[in-house]
Amino acid sequence: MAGRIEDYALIGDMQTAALIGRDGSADWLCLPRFDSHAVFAGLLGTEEHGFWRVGPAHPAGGDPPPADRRRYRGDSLVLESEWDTPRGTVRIIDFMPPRENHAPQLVRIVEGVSGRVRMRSALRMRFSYGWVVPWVHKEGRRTVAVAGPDSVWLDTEADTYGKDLTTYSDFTVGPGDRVAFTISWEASHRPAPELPEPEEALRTTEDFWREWVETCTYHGPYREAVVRSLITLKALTYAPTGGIVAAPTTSLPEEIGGVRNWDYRFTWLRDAAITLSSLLRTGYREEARAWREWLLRAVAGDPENLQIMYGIAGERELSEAELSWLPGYEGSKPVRVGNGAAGQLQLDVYGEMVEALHLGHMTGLARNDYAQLLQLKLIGYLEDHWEEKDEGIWEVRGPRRHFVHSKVMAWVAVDRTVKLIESGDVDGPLERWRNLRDEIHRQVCEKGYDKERNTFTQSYGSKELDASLLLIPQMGFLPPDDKRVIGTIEAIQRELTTEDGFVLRYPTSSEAGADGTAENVDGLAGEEGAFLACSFWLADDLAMIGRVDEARKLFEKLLALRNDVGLLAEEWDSARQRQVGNFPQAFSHVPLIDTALRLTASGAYGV
Ligand SMILES: OC[C@H]1O[C@H](O[C@H]2O[C@H](CO)[C@@H](O)[C@H](O)[C@H]2O)[C@H](O)[C@@H](O)[C@@H]1O
Repeated sequence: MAGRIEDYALIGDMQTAALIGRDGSADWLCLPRFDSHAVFAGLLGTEEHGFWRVGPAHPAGGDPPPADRRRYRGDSLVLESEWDTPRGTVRIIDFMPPRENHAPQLVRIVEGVSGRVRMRSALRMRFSYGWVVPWVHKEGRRTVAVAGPDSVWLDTEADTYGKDLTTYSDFTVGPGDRVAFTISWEASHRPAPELPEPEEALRTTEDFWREWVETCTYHGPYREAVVRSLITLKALTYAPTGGIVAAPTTSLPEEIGGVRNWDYRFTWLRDAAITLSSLLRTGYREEARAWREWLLRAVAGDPENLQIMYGIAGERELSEAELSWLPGYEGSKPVRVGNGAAGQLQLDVYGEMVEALHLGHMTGLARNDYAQLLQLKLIGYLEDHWEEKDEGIWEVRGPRRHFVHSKVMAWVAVDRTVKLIESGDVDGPLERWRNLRDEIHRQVCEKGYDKERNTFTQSYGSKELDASLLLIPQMGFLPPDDKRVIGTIEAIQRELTTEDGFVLRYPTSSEAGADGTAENVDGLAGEEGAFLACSFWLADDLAMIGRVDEARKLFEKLLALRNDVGLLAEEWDSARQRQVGNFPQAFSHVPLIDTALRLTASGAYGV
């Protein structure tokens, strides 16, 4: 039943988010937090797993057709979908008001534009990701669904009726008519949530986003794409704690029908750190400060116990489980909740965290002694562990390796800390860490570089390439004009790009191990799409080595992959010409912003 991934638009209240299809169906919503159980899980199954569709009533009783037009209202997260029907035009305004002291709400206002259009709302709530059919009853005009810890309340002035375990409303709108529907969540043991005020909520929601966007300091040629990406990143931020989810979904597949289905509703140190850097570069200091506070709380304790990811409030227990009753998006099984990568060793996260703290320092974010103490402790940990094998940036589920990118990022962590000590802001073992920095650099250049092919490699001694190597010049490990950097960029262009010019993370086909047996580096079956972040990194590198026209063309091709409301998933399936992976994905929108800033600075646009 679910549409293509790019058929969805995001609305959210910075504590959770919903995906609304072009057909007016809300097919994904977790309440009350991003990582709570879904009330609508139709995205990963069928209508039986929960949805809420509002749209023109089909004369023959079928589902509404896709909307003819969709857009966000200005620079906001308020979605407008419009249908032209034989009887007239109708608009639906969908949004989630940022929470203050009220319950989480999803508001849908139906507005007649012209003619008289017959409409239908069909609401099927299924708690626990489509597993539990709640008990639904009326309390006055309110409809309430209750099961276990959850209650969801439907409020509307339209008449409702129940049929086939679904709550319906059939009504007609003419020009200027507005009929509002609101669902609110409340813990089932608590009193009913207050009656919503949808029109007032619409005003405050639009005001909130307009004011938030005013802070943006980027006014270049890609402003529309940058602002939409920033709004998306803000929507993925869990306001009470400052934690940032990698995406609001679980198990949207990296390969349609495949097993590469992961839960992204957590805060990865890596993803959050790069998000923070983009926010800082575009003027959003408050979010950066809040994330730094989140980080200090989450990682508090012995650096030996640091995890690469946490729950949005800093939770450590993220055990991975499979939801057997869900058939998966277009049959992509298993559907997973929790994420086993939480227990991995990924040495690159030290570099990404320190880089984000360093940028905060450089851009004048108020000094925080604990942040500096944390930075010193992280380097103390790296001193003892940087020579270990790890699972790396891609969180492979195959054997640990000496991933070159991990070592480069270890170098970044030490380099930025040496600079911090040199600035006189903190004390630390300067000479020892300068030597450590040199030692890491020497080892990477010796063991991670293939002289014959003039390219860095995925791991020490391997012949494989890896798109994370594109970060070498961006991190300042080597200058862009170094022949080894140029060789690596060209090798990746030759060997890791799809026919339509986008970049794969690494080859997913098997390579022969030392013992002659075939071994897939990520330990997983199947293949995956081009990784959008890596494709943006290639555009960055091309700009850095002076091939700015090529960089701009690639960037603009990437912009063209965004859906009609400017959103990107994690990957692009070139064969099917479809977005794949969790959606929308911070790790795609962050490099979009970064590349836009780089191209703008280099004057490479509009050539
Ligand atoms: O490819 C296998 C791994 O895929 C996921 O990780 C990816 O998403 C993360 C969040 O955006 C990102 O930080 C990481 O670089 C990506 O590889 C998944 O979360 C892992 O469990 C899985 O092993």
